[in-house]
Amino acid sequence: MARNKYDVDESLETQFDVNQLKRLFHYIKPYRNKMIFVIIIMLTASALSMLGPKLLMVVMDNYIPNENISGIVKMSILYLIVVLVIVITLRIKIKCMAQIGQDIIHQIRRDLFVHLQELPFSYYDDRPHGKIQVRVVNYVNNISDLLSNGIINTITDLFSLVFIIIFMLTINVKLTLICLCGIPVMVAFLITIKKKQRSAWQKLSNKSSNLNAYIAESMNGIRVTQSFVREETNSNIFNTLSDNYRSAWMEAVHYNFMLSPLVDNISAITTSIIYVLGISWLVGGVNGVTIGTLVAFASYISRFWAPITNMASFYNSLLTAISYLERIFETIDEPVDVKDAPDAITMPPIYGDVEFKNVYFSYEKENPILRNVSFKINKGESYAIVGPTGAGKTTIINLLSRFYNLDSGQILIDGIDINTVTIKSLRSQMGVMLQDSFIFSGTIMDNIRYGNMIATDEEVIEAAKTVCAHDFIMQMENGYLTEVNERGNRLSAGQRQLISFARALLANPKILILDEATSSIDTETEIALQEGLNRLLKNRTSFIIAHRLSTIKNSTCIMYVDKGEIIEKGSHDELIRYGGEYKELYMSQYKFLLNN
Ligand SMILES: Nc1ncnc2c1ncn2[C@@H]1O[C@H](COP(=O)(O)OP(=O)(O)OP(=O)(O)O)[C@@H](O)[C@H]1O
Repeated sequence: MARNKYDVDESLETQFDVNQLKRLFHYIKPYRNKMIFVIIIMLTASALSMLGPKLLMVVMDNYIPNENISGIVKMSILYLIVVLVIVITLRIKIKCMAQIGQDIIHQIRRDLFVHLQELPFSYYDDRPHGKIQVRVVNYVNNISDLLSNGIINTITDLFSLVFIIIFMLTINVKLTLICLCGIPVMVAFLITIKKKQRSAWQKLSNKSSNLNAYIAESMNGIRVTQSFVREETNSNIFNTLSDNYRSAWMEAVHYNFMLSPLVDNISAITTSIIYVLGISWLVGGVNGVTIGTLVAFASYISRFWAPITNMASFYNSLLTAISYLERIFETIDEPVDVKDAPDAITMPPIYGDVEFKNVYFSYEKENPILRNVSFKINKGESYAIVGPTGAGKTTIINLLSRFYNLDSGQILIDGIDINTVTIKSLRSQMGVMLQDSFIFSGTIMDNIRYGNMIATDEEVIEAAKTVCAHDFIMQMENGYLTEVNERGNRLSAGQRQLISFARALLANPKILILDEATSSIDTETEIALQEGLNRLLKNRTSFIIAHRLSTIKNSTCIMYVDKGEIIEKGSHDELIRYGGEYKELYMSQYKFLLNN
């Protein structure tokens, strides 16, 4: 999919087809026994409720004319018992279905989240995170009503309708046939509006997704927004998106709102015809119509349309749910491009030799980023990657952890192509510190331990000491147990870097990758940190990306990358002697430091 943003509707890559409804039944299947139980008790209740008008008919035609008081009392008690049973079954049904609906939703949401965790970086590069979030939270919520009540209600409504028709037939066949004439009209109407209704709901799901994406983006960028006094502009953008959502909503529900008046009209017309005919038959004494028949029939007519209306509104909810389901299943079906080969082996314990062989790579097919990158690094060596902004430094190390697939070429670790090993066994032996020092909500201890979930408190503290983070952590109100929020907003940029540095070290990696690990750290701390780091880097292969060249001077080898190609390669002294791009960069930083 092309890159998407908050004001661009997402195109649906695979249209919903009825087979996907079967997938929904896969989630429902484990609950089928419970559902059958609910259906049975609901049907019993529905059948019992049909007795009411019949009892009334007997009372009116037999007991009242004969002044049979004890018969009337018996019928009243019977009716009371019927009502009681109906109330109890309804309660059981509500409880069971709420439980089943929530269980199914939990399962779908879990599958979605598990899959999202596996999707490669490229998936997240292409769309706003708010649009992903809305699928996991809102769209799944939106199908909850369909699952918790819709299916069961429809089945019981269907049976109720059959019961009603049977009871009506037992009273008067001709009147029943008149009543049934309204159904084809309604079905024809539903079929006519189906296409428009479906596209209206799809449009609505897009608008809700756009709105959500913008809200998420605005919250993430609130500091920049307020710094640049963009609140009003942002509010205007929000208003437009919210307006689009409102219009889409009105359009979508417009079709739903047409249904109820239509049913009312059909019901009113057929009922009037039945009354006119029924009364004339009663007066003329034809077709066996009595007062009791008419009263009982009138009662059944009023019940006849209720299940039909319910089923029509279930059909509406189904169309709504389909527009959300197709998005949910689209996400679950999103291919995991970066995945283990079918015959992938477990990466043996890494020794530390790394080789890039003629690597070509692009994020987007038409825009090549790395061109013919080749280099070899031996165990324990430290390789620095330097070069201008956007040159491709981070891209190189992203490929080493297999966050993306190569266009061509090979990356070998200890002579093994990283495509042939499982991703888990590969990444678990690497310590990666990315440019974005992300902090999760929780304690500082939790955040460092993210690098190695089985590390002891002592090991966490040791890692923090190595990167000179211990002192500032101890100055916080609860030391290592101080709570930080998502993104670590209460920490300085340098403190966040030190925590993620400690996190990378705690993994005790065979290969350590540091992307701008110390860019926000003061020089004094950096010098202190360098000592600990030198000890730590011994016998470990490491890749260090840095703009501040003082931090990488001692690396075994320095690669100068520009426009996705390695331009120069050698030790600091060699590159200075060579007098190329690296020397120029080094001298410009040196002069800058002297002049300041
Ligand atoms: N996810 C992405 N999708 C598309 N293009 C990308 C993506 N990430 C980076 N790029 C592009 O790839 C090129 C190399 O980016 P990279 O992040 O590797 O540069 P860098 O040398 O690490 O830069 P810096 O020093 O600024 O961190 C840049 O032109 C960038 O625009």
